[in-house]
Amino acid sequence: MRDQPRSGAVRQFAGLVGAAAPGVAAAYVAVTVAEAVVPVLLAWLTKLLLDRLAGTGPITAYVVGLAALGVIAASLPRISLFLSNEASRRLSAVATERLFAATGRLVGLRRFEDPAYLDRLRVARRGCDNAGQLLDGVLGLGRGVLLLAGFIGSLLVLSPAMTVVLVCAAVPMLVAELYLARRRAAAQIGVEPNHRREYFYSQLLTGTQAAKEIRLFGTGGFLRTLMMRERSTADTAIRRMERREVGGHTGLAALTAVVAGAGLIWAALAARRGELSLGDVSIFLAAIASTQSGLAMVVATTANLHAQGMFFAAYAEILRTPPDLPVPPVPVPVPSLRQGIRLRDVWFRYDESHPWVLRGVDLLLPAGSTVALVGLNGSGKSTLVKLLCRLYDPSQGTIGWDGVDLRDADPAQLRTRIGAVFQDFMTYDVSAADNIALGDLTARDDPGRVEAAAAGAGVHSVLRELPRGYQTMLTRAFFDGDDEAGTVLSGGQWQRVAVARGLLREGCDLMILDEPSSGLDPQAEHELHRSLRTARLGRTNLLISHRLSAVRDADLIYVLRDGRVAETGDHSSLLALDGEYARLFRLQAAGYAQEVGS
Ligand SMILES: Nc1ncnc2c1ncn2[C@@H]1O[C@H](COP(=O)(O)OP(=O)(O)OP(=O)(O)O)[C@@H](O)[C@H]1O
Repeated sequence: MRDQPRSGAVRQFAGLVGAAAPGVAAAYVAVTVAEAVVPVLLAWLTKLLLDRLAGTGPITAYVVGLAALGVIAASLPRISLFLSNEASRRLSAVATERLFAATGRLVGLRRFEDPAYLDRLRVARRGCDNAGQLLDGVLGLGRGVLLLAGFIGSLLVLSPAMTVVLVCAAVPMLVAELYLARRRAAAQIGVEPNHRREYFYSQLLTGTQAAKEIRLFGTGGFLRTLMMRERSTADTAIRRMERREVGGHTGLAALTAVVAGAGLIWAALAARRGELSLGDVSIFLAAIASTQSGLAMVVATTANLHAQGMFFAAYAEILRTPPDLPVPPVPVPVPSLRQGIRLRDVWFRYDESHPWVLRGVDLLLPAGSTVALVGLNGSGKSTLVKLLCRLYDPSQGTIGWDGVDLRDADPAQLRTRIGAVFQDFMTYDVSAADNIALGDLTARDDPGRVEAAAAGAGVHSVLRELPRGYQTMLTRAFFDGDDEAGTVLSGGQWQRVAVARGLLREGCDLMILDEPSSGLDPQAEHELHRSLRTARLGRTNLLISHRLSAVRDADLIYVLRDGRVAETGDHSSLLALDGEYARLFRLQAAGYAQEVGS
């Protein structure tokens, strides 16, 4: 079972190299082989030259050969570094693109609310950034093995016993380094949740959104302490791991020095006894130094490979993550809405550990009508909207769109039929025009449509008067020294921009308006609802609002209480029923009447 993800990651990596940098990787392999072979050739040529110098015969070929190899040896590291950097850039770019494409394929919201998935995603991003290091590791290992084979072969000719000692000394090194590398990678992955929380606090402390409250309530110091606590927890874990590494590495260095010293003494004594020539001693010294550095390289790259492999495995795992919502291989097309949307006995909770939010909701949104959903805070209105957009599937029960169960539909196709203004709408740091066009990208080349949507949301004159009109950036984040580069809108103006974004989908079958006017002044609210009433004609609308005066014109009003439909009817029948709706409506109306009467 454990081998399956590993082989999946290996296949994934091979595929990535093949797709992102086949030519560069091939050149990198060639240079790596040369880097392994050239030192062995240099050592043998040096030995042959020294032996010739001690005897007789021409030496020109050796000298020229040595000089040529010297030039090659000197230039290889630079070429290798360039190829490594280039491969790293290309691998990282393609891996990052694939990672974001994979997260984009998650059509629902569930995974993005799962902290374990978010931590895995952070590790996977590291896997993307370090994909080049993984290639360096694989090639470094290959180079080390080749170099070792060359020098161990040379050593074997001179001293089989010494060769055995050297190789045996490497085994504990390899085991210890692998153990340390596994601990290092596990420690780095283990502190990811701390880094995620530290990042969250740092964003709070430096972002504009929380700046007012932090200053007014004086919570900056408190949040800074929480941030630093996360940092300190992560640092402590990493320090503990590094301390263990220091001890391990010191022991390994001592073992290496002892083996090298013993080899040196043996070679000197053997030369004195005339058993080794000067050339033999030179290649022996080169072999012992290179074997040790080769072994160290193999050990270090294996260890590093192990750590990088763990990061890359997280990346491969994210790419293999199954869809969060099952999409049938042949989805049923979602038709243009003719009859209506029916919820039958819909139950929903966000997680097994959470309480039920919807407990058997039955309701109908007849095609072409305006349906309102009202209820106290937390009664499940926005949750119901998320189910209608198939951002989640109901835990039980069905949602039928003209009889098509949304579970059988492709969420992407379903969503082309829906326009929405969400309660927690987005404010994008882009131009005013793009802020609206993001509702339907085909409108980016059609300023007329963007302006018509803005007019419908009552924000056209505001945007037209901005320093650069619709091209003004709705942010100061990209300030480039030009005073007119960006601007900041008020809360209500932002809400109107969000409404315009929703209205851009004029051809949609279902328009969802979740508290579209909560931040608007009374006149703007009045105008918005008048304009929405005109736009609504012929379309199915779902309106959620706590201001009951805004929903009184709806054809049908559902009152949600404790996750169930408590009352249904139009405004007058609900008033006549004298239940929850009538109570809330009178409460709001009384507030206004008091003010008017006083
Ligand atoms: N992503 C989530 N994960 C877990 N629980 C959630 C999530 N979103 C909402 N809830 C819970 O579901 C319940 C219903 O929330 P929902 O936002 O649907 O209510 P609402 O009727 O729209 O409320 P409001 O009038 O305040 O906007 C609440 O108890 C809330 O805590």
